[in-house]
Amino acid sequence: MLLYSRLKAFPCISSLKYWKHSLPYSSFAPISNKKTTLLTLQKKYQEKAPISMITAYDYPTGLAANNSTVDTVLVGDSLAMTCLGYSSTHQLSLDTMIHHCAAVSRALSHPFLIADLPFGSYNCSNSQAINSAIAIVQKGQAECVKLEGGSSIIIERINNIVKAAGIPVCAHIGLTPQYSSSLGGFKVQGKTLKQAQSLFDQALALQNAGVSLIVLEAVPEIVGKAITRILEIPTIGIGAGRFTSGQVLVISDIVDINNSTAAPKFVKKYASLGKAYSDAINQYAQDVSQRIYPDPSAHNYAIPQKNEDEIKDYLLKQYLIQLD
Ligand SMILES: Nc1nc(=O)c2c([nH]1)NC[C@@H]1CN(c3ccc(C(=O)N[C@@H](CCC(=O)O)C(=O)O)cc3)CN21
Ligand SMILES: CC(C)C(=O)C(=O)O
Ligand SMILES: [Mg+2]
Repeated sequence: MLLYSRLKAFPCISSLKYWKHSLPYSSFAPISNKKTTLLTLQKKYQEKAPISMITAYDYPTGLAANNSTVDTVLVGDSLAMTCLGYSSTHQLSLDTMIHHCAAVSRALSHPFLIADLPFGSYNCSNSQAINSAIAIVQKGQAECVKLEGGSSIIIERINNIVKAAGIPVCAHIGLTPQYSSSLGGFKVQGKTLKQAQSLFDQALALQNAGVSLIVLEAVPEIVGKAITRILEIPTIGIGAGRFTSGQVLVISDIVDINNSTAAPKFVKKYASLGKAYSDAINQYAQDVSQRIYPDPSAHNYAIPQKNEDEIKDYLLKQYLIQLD
């Protein structure tokens, strides 16, 4: 606060960032100076205020999220599909996740940062899970890691991460894309009593294992509502109805950056960036082909007439080239 008021008193340096680090290539000012922590999220949950979460995969998207009031940012392994063009989340490596997470983290000052542990980075052993979680926190600057599943083996992995490394964990049940082969695709989960019961059991076991949050993906509203009632930790829904403690969506879907033809049913589209993006590239390409860009009055480096004359003289003498 003191630093901020001092900067305001000196307009010449007021363009300096007054928060934890300066942001190259950005004039976005942070919308909030208050860092969102796990405690902030728990407080929101207790006050029954909805928690908002959005995915981000790169620095520009991190900046946009940081310039919003969103509570938490998830570097989801959906980045494999939405950002890297793979056909599933299975192809994403831990190193690639860390690379993207670190880029997002450099843009954030206030949202709470969660990262997915990719497929294969926690399945083999407890020590692999701990090592992967530590690497994402250490090199990717994540504050919390998310693991898919609620089986006894996954519970054991989560227990290890929470207890051995003290890293907060977000669970993820329902439609878990990393298990899509055994689920038979990206299918809605928990439609029968038996399936719903299994989700209730998993949710409770995950809470007992010490997870801080739980993502519920693609389940009927009644199941999202029930799990939220049963648990004493926040639930974050994606296609889980209105009654979860918060909501998460994939950034690429809400801004439609990929001009998607088939988005999941739960997606709400807030912008058409894919179209805006290709329109901009098209206009530029046309400007180039019609010699409209560059415009000499705006895009050129001017030099004194004397220097220009000297260069012209030299060209004429040395190369017999006459410019205009
Ligand atoms: N762009 C994108 N958005 C996502 O939300 C997302 C990804 N990618 N990739 C990883 C997972 C996969 N997700 C998906 C993908 C498809 C459906 C889907 O089409 N569901 C059908 C119902 C299918 C059924 O149960 O028969 C739907 O109509 O919503 C749902 C979630 C969510 N995640
Ligand atoms: C959709 C969210 C929950 C996710 O896991 C992802 O984006 O990878
Ligand atoms: Mg994911």
